[in-house]
Amino acid sequence: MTQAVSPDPIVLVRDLGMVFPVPGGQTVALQNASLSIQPGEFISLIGPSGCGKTTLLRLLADLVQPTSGDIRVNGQPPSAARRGRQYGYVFQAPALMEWRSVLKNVLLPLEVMRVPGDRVARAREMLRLVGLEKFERSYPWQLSGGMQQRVSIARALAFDPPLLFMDEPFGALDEITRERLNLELLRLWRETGKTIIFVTHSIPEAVFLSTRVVVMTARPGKIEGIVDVDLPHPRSDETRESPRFFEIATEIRELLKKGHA
Ligand SMILES: Nc1ncnc2c1ncn2[C@@H]1O[C@H](COP(=O)(O)OP(=O)(O)OP(=O)(O)O)[C@@H](O)[C@H]1O
Repeated sequence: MTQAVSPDPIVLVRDLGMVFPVPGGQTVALQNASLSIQPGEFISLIGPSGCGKTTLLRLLADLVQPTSGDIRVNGQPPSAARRGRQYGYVFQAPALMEWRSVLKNVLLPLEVMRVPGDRVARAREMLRLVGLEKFERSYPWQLSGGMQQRVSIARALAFDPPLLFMDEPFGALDEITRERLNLELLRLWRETGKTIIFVTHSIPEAVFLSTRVVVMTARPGKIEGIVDVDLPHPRSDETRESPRFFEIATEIRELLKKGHA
């Protein structure tokens, strides 16, 4: 009998620690965090404000350097993964260039890096992935908040990286828009096979989107537990009504409460 061999993790975090010096002392933003993520997973990071979710994402993205521990992103140190454009990063606010059209916003990173080939075709393909192909000539101020965030997702995908880091991308949107974008993001994830690491404060959002949910606790920031989400795909509005959805949400809530205690 052949044994299933799991592929190499696309993200590996071992005993990660992050201490920030602050006036009169220090903040332990992360302590002993270990995590292994397989290619194609959708991982959500959830936890109270200040538990180190953004810090963990920034460490993976090489935007800050850890105090201790080890990180591998697609088999490389984060600095090499950043240089090799192994990930796209979507911030809380879309941060688009107001004077550039939607297409030109998505084109910008490709132009800056002088990516060879048909850059316009590539940018258009990314806009198609986020359902905005008809809006390429619009300007950011002509779009709703949800559409602007979709443009920023298309921009993050411009290099076609295997990984997408998303820091509360839908946090500022109303509930209905957020649920619609959740559905679209899942479609994109299934269509592209990307690995997504997604920060959120919302338990329903984490359950709906993820293959696994990493529950974090504050002061010092730690991983309290990891919850498997075994809900079938494709997920739909009915998924949110299923008994299993509520069971998983309860499991996450209990872990969050335990971390607060
Ligand atoms: N550059 C920095 N200098 C000093 N302290 C920092 C810095 N960045 C983060 N911190 C501290 O580290 C801790 C974790 O911050 P982080 O932003 O990662 O939390 P978070 O879980 O993403 O919070 P939120 O949900 O509010 O966005 C906080 O106490 C924060 O004040």
